[in-house]
Amino acid sequence: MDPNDIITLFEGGLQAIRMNYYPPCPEPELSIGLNSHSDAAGITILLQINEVEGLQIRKNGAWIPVKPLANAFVINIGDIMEIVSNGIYPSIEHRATVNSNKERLSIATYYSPKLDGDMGPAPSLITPQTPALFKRIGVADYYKGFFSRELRGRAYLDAMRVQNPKIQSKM
Ligand SMILES: O=C(O)CCC(=O)C(=O)O
Ligand SMILES: [Fe+2]
Repeated sequence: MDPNDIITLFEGGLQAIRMNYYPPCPEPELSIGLNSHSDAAGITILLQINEVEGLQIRKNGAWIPVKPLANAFVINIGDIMEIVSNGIYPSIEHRATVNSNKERLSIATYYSPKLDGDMGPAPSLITPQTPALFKRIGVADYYKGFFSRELRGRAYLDAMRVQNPKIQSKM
């Protein structure tokens, strides 16, 4: 990838922070802390603050716990990274469960392109053999769409896909 594609996109970009508080739940199997989703941003840096288990990633269809490590960050690849890398770096589906007797806290910071630009697969990655797999869209419109839907797996990323990418074979 031409590094300028990333610089152009993320220069002057946006950093958001979210703090999550999951109270204890007497019947954790009937409840979910945070529904399954992939993060909309480019990358996420996450801290599981009080080292209580709850974060899970989906791998080959199974939910795998991500055990909190003291003073360690979790890095998530988000949907924008999947789009910009034209599918080379897939975003990770994850969710957070709750515990019956322990509260849980996490803090996530998301790195995004600037809101007044647009984003799509990096032009330097698009060739006749590797056509764009995702649409180009204004970043503000992308987030408006994301926040107007419920969190549900990678459904929003799927909505960004080009329906029939045209692969041209080499002569
Ligand atoms: O609480 C967690 O460990 C996950 C939080 C999360 O996925 C998010 O805030 O996007
Ligand atoms: Fe997340």
